[in-house]
Amino acid sequence: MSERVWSVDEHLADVLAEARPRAAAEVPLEKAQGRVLAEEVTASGDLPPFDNSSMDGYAVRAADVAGAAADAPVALRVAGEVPAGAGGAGLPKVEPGCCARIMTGAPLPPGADAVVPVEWTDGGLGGGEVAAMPAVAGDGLPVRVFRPAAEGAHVRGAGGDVAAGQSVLAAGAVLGAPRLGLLAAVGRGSVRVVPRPRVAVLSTGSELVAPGAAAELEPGRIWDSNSYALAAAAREAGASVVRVGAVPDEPGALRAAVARVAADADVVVTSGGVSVGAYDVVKAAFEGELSFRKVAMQPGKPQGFGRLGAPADALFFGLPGNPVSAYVSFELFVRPVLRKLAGLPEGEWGRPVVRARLASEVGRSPAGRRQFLRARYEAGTVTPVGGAGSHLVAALAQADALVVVEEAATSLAAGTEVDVVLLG
Ligand SMILES: Nc1nc2c(c(=O)[nH]1)N[C@H]1C(S)=C(S)[C@@H](COP(=O)(O)OP(=O)(O)OC[C@H]3O[C@@H](n4cnc5c(N)ncnc54)[C@H](O)[C@@H]3O)O[C@H]1N2
Ligand code: MOO
Repeated sequence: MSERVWSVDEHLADVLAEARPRAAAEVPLEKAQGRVLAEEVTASGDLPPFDNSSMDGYAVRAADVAGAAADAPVALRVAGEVPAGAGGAGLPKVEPGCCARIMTGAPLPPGADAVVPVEWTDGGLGGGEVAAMPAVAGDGLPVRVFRPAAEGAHVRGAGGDVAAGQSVLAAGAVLGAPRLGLLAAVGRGSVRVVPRPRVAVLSTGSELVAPGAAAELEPGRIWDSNSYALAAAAREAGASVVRVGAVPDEPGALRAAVARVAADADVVVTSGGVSVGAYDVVKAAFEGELSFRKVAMQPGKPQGFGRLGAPADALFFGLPGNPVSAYVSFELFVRPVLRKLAGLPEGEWGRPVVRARLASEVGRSPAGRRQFLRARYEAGTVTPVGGAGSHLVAALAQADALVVVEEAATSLAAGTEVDVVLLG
């Protein structure tokens, strides 16, 4: 009997089925960036909260300046000044024949119903139109207005942006910069969001040395690159990450290292030690507790997955050790799980997939396995870079896309239309 092989789609469905969004928590606005809102937010008051000026100028009665013209200016007495922040009883009253100096954002004083920009006046200096508001209110001279302003001109009405009680953001909204600004504008200092998923990343392999930890490599050793790439990929997916360096190929040491980080993690990601070698440590340490499968893909055939037992209860991904296999596996399986845990809608779990034409042929793809080839994508054309080898980190670093070679295809001619995963 041949061993069961899972398709990419079956494995993805299985890992997603285990992922449940984190419980919502109230966080200060500074911590809410990129998070998914877990409540509907309504405005407690009007925005703007009061009628205010959109210009530096003079608050007037529109009726007073209706006949103003360059050759027939209207002179108004200056009753006072309204800087931004003024309000209540401190506001001057604008009687007929009067005006008040007003700055952008300042409340419209009682009696006024329009604002004349300072450039349409003599600024109280007794000459022609000025370019800017004079620094001081003047020596009591009237202000001459050279152009009319209709009722409501240059006035931003209370509630014109958002009315009190109005819903401003629905649960499920992703909090980017403008939405955080809106929450602050309606006075929210904290909001309920789905917290970031917490990820712990470990590398396994007795051959691994932390980059920078030695001047040069001893024979047979290599630098640990997976823990850096996977930690970065998890952060790019929106997670907070603890990167543990390399753990040697000893099941006891690995179990202890996983136990240390799993209590504070939603997801534990390891690389290496999941195939059929004599020292495949992840398999040795967790065989029987987690599932180890063959997935019909290249790279990324051996995959470990499951849920660590209590008290940790974290999801566990045992990704293959070859650097390209580990990264591609992360993109295909771990990233969607992290995005689901973060509360994002299903349409945003995976990377975008587009159709594109192959700029060059694909020579060989294994029959029955979905191949993901590193490539560069530009305007509807995709160009494979490097080769299919799952150790080729330099080509991976050149790539911004993955060409999908379907299971049935063993080669593809240049010009063939293919699915392309955009890595962003
Ligand atoms: N007889 C078989 N051998 C292999 C099979 C198979 O089906 N039968 N599958 C191959 C495939 S496909 C893959 S992928 C790898 C996966 O193996 P492991 O997950 O057990 O990974 P390791 O053996 O630990 O390492 C593989 C390779 O990657 C290098 N590596 C590991 N960790 C790191 C790291 N953190 N940074 C940089 N490089 C790393 C490691 O040195 C090895 O060269 O198995 C195939 N073999
Ligand atoms: O299928 Mo392995 O994951 O590439 O080299």
